Amino acid sequence: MSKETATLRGWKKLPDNRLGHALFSLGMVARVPYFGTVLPSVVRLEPGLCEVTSPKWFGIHNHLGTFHAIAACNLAEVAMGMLSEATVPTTHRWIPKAMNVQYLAKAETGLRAVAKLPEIPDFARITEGRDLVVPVSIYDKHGVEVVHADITTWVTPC
Ligand SMILES: CC(C)(COP(=O)(O)OP(=O)(O)OC[C@H]1O[C@@H](n2cnc3c(N)ncnc32)[C@H](O)[C@@H]1OP(=O)(O)O)[C@@H](O)C(=O)NCCC(=O)NCCSC(=O)Cc1ccccc1
Repeated sequence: MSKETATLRGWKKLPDNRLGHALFSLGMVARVPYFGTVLPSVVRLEPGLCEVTSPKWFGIHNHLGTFHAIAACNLAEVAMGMLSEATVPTTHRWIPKAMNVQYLAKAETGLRAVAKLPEIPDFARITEGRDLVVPVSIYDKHGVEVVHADITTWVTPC
C-alpha cells in the first residue's frame, strides 16, 4: 500500500500548470470551504514544501485596506495543511494545535505563502504523539516577508 496520501497523488496526477493548480485548489476548497475566502492557488507541492498564492481582493480587506491579518493566518493554514498532507504518510495523522504569528509589515498586495520544513522527520520513528512545527513565510509582491507563522501540528501514528 502506498504511504503517499490521496492529496499528494492527486497533485502529481494533475498538470503542473495554471489549469492543474486551479483544479487542485478548487478540490481543496471543496473539502475545506473556509480556505476559499482567500481564493488560494496552490502552485508548488512536494514533501516538506508548499507554496500558495492569494490575490488581494475586497473580501479580505481590513479597515486600512490592507490584507487582513486573520486572512493571512488562513493563508498560512492552507500552506501548512497542504505541506502536511504531502509530507505525513498514511501511517500517521496530523492536526494543527497552535499558531505563533508575527505581522511584520503592512500587506498591501496579493500574497505568497511558503511553508517549508527544515528537514523531513523519519516517520517510522514516530511511535507516539509529537509536535511538528511548520514554519510559514508570507511574502508580498515585492518579496518582503510581511507575515511569519510557526504552526505546531500534532502528529500521531494511526
Ligand atoms: C488533538 C489535540 C491537538 C491534542 O490532544 P491530546 O489529547 O494531547 O492528543 P491525542 O493524540 O490523545 O488525541 C485526542 C483526540 O484528539 C483527536 N485527534 C488527534 N489527532 C487527530 C487528527 N490528526 N485528526 C483528527 N482528530 C485527531 C481525536 O479525537 C483523538 O481521540 P482518539 O485518540 O481518536 O480517540 C487536541 O488539543 C485538539 O484536539 N485540539 C484542537 C485541534 C483543532 O481543532 N485544530 C483545528 C482543526 S484544523 C483547522 O481548523 C484548519 C485546517 C483545516 C484543514 C487543513 C489545515 C488546517
